[in-house]
Amino acid sequence: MVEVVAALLWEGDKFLICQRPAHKARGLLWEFAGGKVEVGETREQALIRECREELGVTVSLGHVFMEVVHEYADITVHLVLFNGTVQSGVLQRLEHEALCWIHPQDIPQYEFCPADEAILKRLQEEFKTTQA
Ligand SMILES: Nc1nc2c([nH]c(=O)n2[C@H]2C[C@H](O)[C@@H](COP(=O)(O)OP(=O)(O)OP(=O)(O)O)O2)c(=O)[nH]1
Repeated sequence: MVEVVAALLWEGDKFLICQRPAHKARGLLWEFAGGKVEVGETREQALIRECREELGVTVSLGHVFMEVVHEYADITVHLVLFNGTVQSGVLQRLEHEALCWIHPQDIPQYEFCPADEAILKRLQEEFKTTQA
């Protein structure tokens, strides 16, 4: 099982989604910024490092929004998604095909990594609750 950490970065009522590079596994699908936890790192350290590498920013992390386990044909991932915000720096597209800030209501317009489906469903449900 591969430990993956990702960030649900909020700016007002929008959150950041990132399109995976074409040459990587699950290429061109959308995901949350993040990546694999390396040996000797805590989850938070790994996620701060990944956000610097991918986005050029320092993030401030809050509580875990959700965690999921998903079995792909190549790997099984344990994905832990943290709430967070950009603490400092200017967002740069350093590794992804594209970056986009979206409202939860825009989720159906994007094709995400299958492991993220349950997370996106919960985001949509929470958004509907706040609108009710
Ligand atoms: N970052 C991230 N990865 C995700 C998400 N959903 C999902 O299934 N994944 C999968 C895609 C990849 O198979 C794996 C993360 O690996 P990665 O390739 O992005 O990680 P990395 O940057 O550390 O990769 P590497 O080049 O060192 O292999 O988790 C998500 O929302 N965010």
